[in-house]
Amino acid sequence: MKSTDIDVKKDYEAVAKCPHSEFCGGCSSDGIPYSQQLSVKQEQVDELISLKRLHIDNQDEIQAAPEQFRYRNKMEYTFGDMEKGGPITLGMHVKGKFMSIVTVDRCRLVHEDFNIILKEVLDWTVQKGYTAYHKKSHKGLMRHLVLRRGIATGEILVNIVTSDEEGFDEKGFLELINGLKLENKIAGVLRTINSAKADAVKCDELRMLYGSPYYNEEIMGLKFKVSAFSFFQTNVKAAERLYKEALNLIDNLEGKTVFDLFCGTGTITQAAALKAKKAVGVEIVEEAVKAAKENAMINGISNCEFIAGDVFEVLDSYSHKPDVIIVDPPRAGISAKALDKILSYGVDQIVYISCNPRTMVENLYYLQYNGYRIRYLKPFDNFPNTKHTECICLLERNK
Ligand SMILES: C[S@@+](CC[C@H](N)C(=O)[O-])C[C@H]1O[C@@H](n2cnc3c(N)ncnc32)[C@H](O)[C@@H]1O
Repeated sequence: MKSTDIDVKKDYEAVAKCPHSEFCGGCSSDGIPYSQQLSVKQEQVDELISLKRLHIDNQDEIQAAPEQFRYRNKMEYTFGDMEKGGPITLGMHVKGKFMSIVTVDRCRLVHEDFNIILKEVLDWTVQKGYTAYHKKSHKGLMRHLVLRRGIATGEILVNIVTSDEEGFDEKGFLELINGLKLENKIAGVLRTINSAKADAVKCDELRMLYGSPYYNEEIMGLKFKVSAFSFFQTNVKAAERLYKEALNLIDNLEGKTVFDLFCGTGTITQAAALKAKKAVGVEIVEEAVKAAKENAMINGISNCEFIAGDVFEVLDSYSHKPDVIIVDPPRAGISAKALDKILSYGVDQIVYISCNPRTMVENLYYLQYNGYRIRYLKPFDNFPNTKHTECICLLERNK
């Protein structure tokens, strides 16, 4: 579907404001008709391209997301309060306020089951008289509620994160979750004990209260076991479409060695390995590499290799050469020394996947200056109602 295909119902829904929009900063385009959100994102990409004077042979219009709402498969809610000493809340940070948390039990980006679980867990917390962990005093029991959902399987993983203070009723929490009337099924209930001071979900001890430590997911025809802390695409349907289109940009993978740089849990690496002679994924987060290896085994894919480490350092010491390179860097883009390393291979085709058009145009400029032609570019709106835009791009070496 192209931006011009947006249906009227979607536009109408977008104009109705989210009940949390006054405080929650999650949806920066809340209330703006979807067709307009797409136009703005398209214009932003066009402007960045023109500022850098990039020459692009073919450009497609922005791809609308498969779903405008209810697409997020993961939420990390925080316990806190709106005002100092006020009633306990569970949800997201209030726009521009580091210490305040707004309860978001009617969020439209998540499945309704997430809203039900959030609300019930908060009510239960109040009944129990538990306190929220306080970022400054480092006192209090309840820290986060992390919910994850398999879109293909409808499995939910519930992870309650507490401090190491005593008194948490694990049995009561499990009874609460198992007693909920949900559309999806609970795959596992976990308790993470985190005594670290930083305001992030860290794990000192992981306690299995029920079921499995992971949920099952399917993407690109591949199976994935996603555990409590491993990275996974937050909008699976949109990511799947983007990855398929990105892989289709490559002429022919047969008999070729592909490098998938910044590979995360290796979705693209495995999909490429199905067609190529060999696929090599490089990723800095060791747990993601571990998950990628396990998932490749589950899928019976043996012609892929995953290497943990910084892209530049890994490539600098790795003797094999690629025929094709795929990059999907973080928002900061690719460093100059890693780009030089990529250029040194002189491959015919590079596919660039970006979650930040601003750094993408900088990297494309450098690649263009150093002998590559930008053959194709297409933006994707994988995160409707937010400010994020993704892009795919094909570069070919000048002959
Ligand atoms: C946009 S994500 C890519 C997701 C991936 N395509 C997938 O399917 O899971 C970017 C990834 O780059 C990794 N990363 C960031 N800096 C890196 C570096 N210097 N070297 C290697 N990987 C890095 C991040 O940990 C993250 O997993």
